[in-house]
Amino acid sequence: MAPVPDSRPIVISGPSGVGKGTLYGRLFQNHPDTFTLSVSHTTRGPRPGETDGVHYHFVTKEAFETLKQADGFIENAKFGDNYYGTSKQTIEEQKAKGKVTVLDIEVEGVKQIQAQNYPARYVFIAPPSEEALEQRLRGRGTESEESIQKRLKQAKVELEYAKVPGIHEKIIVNDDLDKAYQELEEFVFAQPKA
Ligand SMILES: Nc1ncnc2c1ncn2[C@@H]1O[C@H](COP(=O)(O)OP(=O)(O)OP(=O)(O)O)[C@@H](O)[C@H]1O
Repeated sequence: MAPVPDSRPIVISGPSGVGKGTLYGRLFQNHPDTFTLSVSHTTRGPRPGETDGVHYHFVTKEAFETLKQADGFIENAKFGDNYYGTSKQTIEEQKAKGKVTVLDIEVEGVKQIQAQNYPARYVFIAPPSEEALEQRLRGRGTESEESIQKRLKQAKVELEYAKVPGIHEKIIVNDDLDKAYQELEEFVFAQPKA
């Protein structure tokens, strides 16, 4: 496969359970030397089996704050008591290796990256319907009822944001998985518009 003609990171967003992980997982499987998932910084401690630099860059609150003050993150957020962020350096390091970083983030992160005018390409993955999304979330079997309800509520926010014109370069409806994947692949390998 030819190298990707556009080295900007690919920001993938969309409601939980829509199939983001499934789609970019295929992209990594089919093009392991071209794409890589962004490794975030976090202040939470590693869980068993998690490796520093692979699953996360585990840092102290002080180190996180210092990097934030130095404008080192393209987006960052607090979940519970912990901070998470994507550092510019992480993306630059991958770019130096010839790899394109894929970011899987929420609406708030998308807004932060756009507010900074950081060069990136935005893809939104939409469900064929809200009912289909609920079915997938339930079918995945990973969430409690409370978590499903929370994700469905957040999904409405994400779907509303996707309607704002000029935010996403590409909106892919993940109905037929093969077709959705094909659309994603075509988009990532397309020549940048002049
Ligand atoms: N086109 C599709 N048709 C039917 N089921 C699908 C399709 N795409 C993905 N799925 C299924 O939907 C479920 C959710 O997919 P996945 O875990 O990739 O979602 P996600 O958007 O990455 O969610 P999260 O943001 O919570 O990580 C999985 O069980 C997956 O196999």
